Amino acid sequence: MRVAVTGTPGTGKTTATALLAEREGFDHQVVHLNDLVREYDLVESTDAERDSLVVDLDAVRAHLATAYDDDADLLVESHLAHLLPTDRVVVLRAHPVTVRERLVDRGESEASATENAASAEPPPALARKARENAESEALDVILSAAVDRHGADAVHEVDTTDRDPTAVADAIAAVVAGERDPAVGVVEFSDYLVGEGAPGFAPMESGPDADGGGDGG
Ligand SMILES: Nc1ncnc2c1ncn2[C@@H]1O[C@H](COP(=O)(O)OP(=O)(O)OP(=O)(O)O)[C@@H](O)[C@H]1O
Repeated sequence: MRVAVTGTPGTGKTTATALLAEREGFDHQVVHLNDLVREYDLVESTDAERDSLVVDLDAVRAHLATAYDDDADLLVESHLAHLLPTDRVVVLRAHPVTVRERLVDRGESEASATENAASAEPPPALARKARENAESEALDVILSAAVDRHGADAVHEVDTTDRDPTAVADAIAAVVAGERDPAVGVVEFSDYLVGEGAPGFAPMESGPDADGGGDGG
């Protein structure tokens, strides 16, 4: 059986599925799509502005079809995993404020591991990426796409906001084992889009109302 673990960057897909890959008794092979794309150069182009790769999904589908049997037990992890053939979809969610914080923290710790010490402010590209992903999470973009493509009966939403990675891994394992019912609409993050409703919300890029949020005043 194939299971997709998808979700906005920062919801914790890589972290939770890496725990499952090491878990004794978990017999699905974990495929981190980012690694596969880099290893086999399954890339369409480069998005210089966002410093990211545009994945060639047809090449990914073709690679998976030749590398694995149709009935192989696979757990494919990526924010694009719901766009691939799959039997079940786990959509990891996190409050948009949490998504922003996790992405900024991750980016800063990666930068400080390779370059200079992190400054007080996140670099603009990182701040922008974090903000865009938080907005996408607030708008349920990936959840909606997963439900459109696979139907609500195949989709299992898991809120990671207050769950540690082990508990998230447990929830994914329960979906794989058929021990968790499909669930869609279990979280509601639209408060983030109302501006002042977002706890800890503060624009990270210069310029007021950069997001079009609020009337000011
Ligand atoms: N359940 C969790 N609770 C708290 N922090 C977490 C949790 N899961 C992941 N994190 C932290 O959040 C950051 C983002 O996690 P991770 O890289 O796993 O997200 P992702 O969804 O795989 O992102 P991407 O799509 O960019 O690969 C990391 O710094 C990680 O340590």
